[in-house]
Amino acid sequence: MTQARLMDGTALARRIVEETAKKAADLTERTGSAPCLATVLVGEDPASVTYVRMKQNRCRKAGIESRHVALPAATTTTELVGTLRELSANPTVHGILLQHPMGDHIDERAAFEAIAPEKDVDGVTFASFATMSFGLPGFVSCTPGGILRLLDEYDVDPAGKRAVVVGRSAILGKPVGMLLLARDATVTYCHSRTRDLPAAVREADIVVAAVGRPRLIRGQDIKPGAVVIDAGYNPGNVGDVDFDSAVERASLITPVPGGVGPMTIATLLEQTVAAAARQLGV
Ligand SMILES: Nc1nc2c(c(=O)[nH]1)N[C@@H](CN(C=O)c1ccc(C(=O)N[C@@H](CCC(=O)O)C(=O)O)cc1)CN2
Repeated sequence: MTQARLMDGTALARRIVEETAKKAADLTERTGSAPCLATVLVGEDPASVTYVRMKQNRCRKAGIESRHVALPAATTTTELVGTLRELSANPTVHGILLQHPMGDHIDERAAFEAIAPEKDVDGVTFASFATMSFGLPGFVSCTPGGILRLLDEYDVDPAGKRAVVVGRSAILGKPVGMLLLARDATVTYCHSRTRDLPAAVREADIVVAAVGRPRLIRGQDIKPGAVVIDAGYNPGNVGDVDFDSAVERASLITPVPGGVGPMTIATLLEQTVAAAARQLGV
């Protein structure tokens, strides 16, 4: 049995960021304003601090200004909503990123909905979910959008394929399933109440693992020749797929690190520049 080909998210993300940097420079020259992303972080969860820092660094390299708002862990929903509304009303901010998770005491939906749809470059509002679900132009959730770009890059057409999405989170599982459905895949969502997960996975031509459980999906349950997308972020850079066994069965597989992760940030930057261009009238 031959081993799966790796889907190189690092290389594709680098190309997207290079293109985005050119667009950002052009926009800055034409308008005198650089695209600006506001990042908002509630609390100091170490992983979230790292991800936000990665986003800021990549923004800087791409010529995108980033403005950071660090809020204490005890911030209330009302306070957070107030901050997001202020950023939404600020004409010098073109995109808003509210880092997830933000603490159990926060009404996450209320917070996401406080982001103006035209600044929702992370694709987390109901408005973005609706356009995404109908396959219409608009902002996509960054990881799901990045996954679809990877599939396109490797000539995987979801149409007619059986796609199994493991996980149903608002920023990952649900939207990636809707994007695949909009591209004519037959989509099954699996989650904590799914009775026989291995049986569902065995049916899949495309598996998207997005549940946050280290090595949950095992090679023995992968249909030979399937495309395996590992969107799991677990401590120690471990994915949701048992890579060593899955690589023996799949035709294409994303590594962790170097697969879906870099695509998340590339999509965020690309959408920030697109949002700025629209707001600056270019
Ligand atoms: N508001 C959001 N919150 C979260 C999102 C999101 O898209 N929007 N996604 C995840 C985490 N995340 C970004 O926030 C993220 C995770 C991992 C990576 C990444 O590039 N990982 C690298 C490895 C990094 C390392 O070496 O430490 C990789 O996979 O190659 C980017 C973004 C949760 N929250």
